[in-house]
Amino acid sequence: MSRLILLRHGESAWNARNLFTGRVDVALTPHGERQSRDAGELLRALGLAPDAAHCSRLRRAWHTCALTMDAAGRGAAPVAAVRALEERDYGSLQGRDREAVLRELGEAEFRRIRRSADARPPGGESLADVSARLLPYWHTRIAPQLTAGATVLVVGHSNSLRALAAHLDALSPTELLGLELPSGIPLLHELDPALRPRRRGGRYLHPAAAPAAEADPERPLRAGAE
Ligand SMILES: O=C(O)[C@@H](CO)OP(=O)(O)O
Repeated sequence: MSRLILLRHGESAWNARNLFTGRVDVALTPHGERQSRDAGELLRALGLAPDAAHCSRLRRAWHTCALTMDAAGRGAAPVAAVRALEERDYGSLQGRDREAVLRELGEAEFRRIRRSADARPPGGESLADVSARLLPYWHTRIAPQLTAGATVLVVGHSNSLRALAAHLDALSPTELLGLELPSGIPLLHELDPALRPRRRGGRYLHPAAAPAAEADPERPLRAGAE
């Protein structure tokens, strides 16, 4: 059985200010750094120290990845920082205050722009665009390591990881709309030899979130909205 751990970067400076971020290269907050170390310590404690890691080239992701791998005792393991895992380009929304955009667009359109597969803000990417650049990397670089039995950590962003989770779990459009990935909490997928998840949605590895996820089978797909 292979183990894939998805980890959205820890809290960034713009998460803390509730701004659309996309490809803007902002740093982690001290809280985000702590979340990253905690994630690594948890992985080590659970016997899930990764053999290899892949992360986005944006600093909030590679910094999370480095802190997590160090804390997991795997500071010397191979790490690939790649464009394929970078956050969705949010185009004209980057740098804008979410509350202001919500007021402008109304709830339904705000949700569609953020969470549907095909909405594309001017100058930006849709989630389908993100999948198109991410999945070839998944198939050629990540999947073979998993097939060989490695425990692999993937550190990305709200939307690059939503694209990957949508592929892994074959999410319906409605499930995709509802999928929110929390910052800094590892999400474990145990995969069969064909790399299909043994449990749809995976399982959050967080001392607080895990019991809730166990109690409600739907919860792993939705846990931890920002
Ligand atoms: O601003 C962004 O880049 C992302 C993640 O913070 O936003 P959202 O959650 O709306 O996809």
